[in-house]
Amino acid sequence: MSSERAMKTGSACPPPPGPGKLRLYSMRFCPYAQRTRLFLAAKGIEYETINIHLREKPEWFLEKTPLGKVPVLEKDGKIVYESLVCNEYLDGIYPDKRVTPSDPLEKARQSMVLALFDAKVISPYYKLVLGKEDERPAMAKQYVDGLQFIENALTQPFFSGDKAGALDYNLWPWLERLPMLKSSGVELSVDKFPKLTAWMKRMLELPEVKACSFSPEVHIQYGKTLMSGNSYYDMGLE
Ligand SMILES: N[C@@H](CCC(=O)N[C@@H](CS)C(=O)NCC(=O)O)C(=O)O
Repeated sequence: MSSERAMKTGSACPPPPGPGKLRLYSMRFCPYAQRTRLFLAAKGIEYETINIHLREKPEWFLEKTPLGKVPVLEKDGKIVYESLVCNEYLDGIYPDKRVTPSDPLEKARQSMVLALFDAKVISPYYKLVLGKEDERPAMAKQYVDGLQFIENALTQPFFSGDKAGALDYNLWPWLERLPMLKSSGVELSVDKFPKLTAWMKRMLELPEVKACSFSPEVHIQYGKTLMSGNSYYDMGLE
């Protein structure tokens, strides 16, 4: 599926990107890295990608980031990590087509929705996908309750307003992954959330989302792999 293998322990450190060039350290299926890829696509920024094998991280990668997580950006000898930090940084250094709000109150609102999403949706999502089978129904309930908060926060066509922006891109990856939950044996869908359903349709029409998304089938295959405790690196999904 991938033309380039992810770089792993023992692989030589790639030379730095040339002056002014941007590099993203990523993992193809990482939703956090997808946040950054969505920003990059929406803003039309050119960049190169190096995928990291997250189970066998290269030593040089850990020297770049003490957290050892993707996404990481590298440009002109500078390193930036953490998806939300990366995204703000991108809007700062490439001010064209700004997607993060400059109004302090709107910025605060978006950060609060993201904090809510983190606690109420992302957290049960991982417990559902990676947790024990007998805990899945309880996690699914928490997850659906969390989606209700997000449905309530959607008062405009997009979370960011009339057009898609930072908040939409930062939420999107976990909603795109809803089909994965089918493999958990828990029936979950956004159908009971009409505003979220309409938003997802709108998002799927955006070129930046099309450019950075996987099909439901791929997510289901990936989800099955995760839930069976296997490594996607062994499954050719790398
Ligand atoms: N808070 C981080 C989370 C990033 C994250 O958890 N990335 C995962 C891949 S989806 C990772 O790199 N995991 C490697 C590890 O935890 O060792 C962010 O927003 O960037």
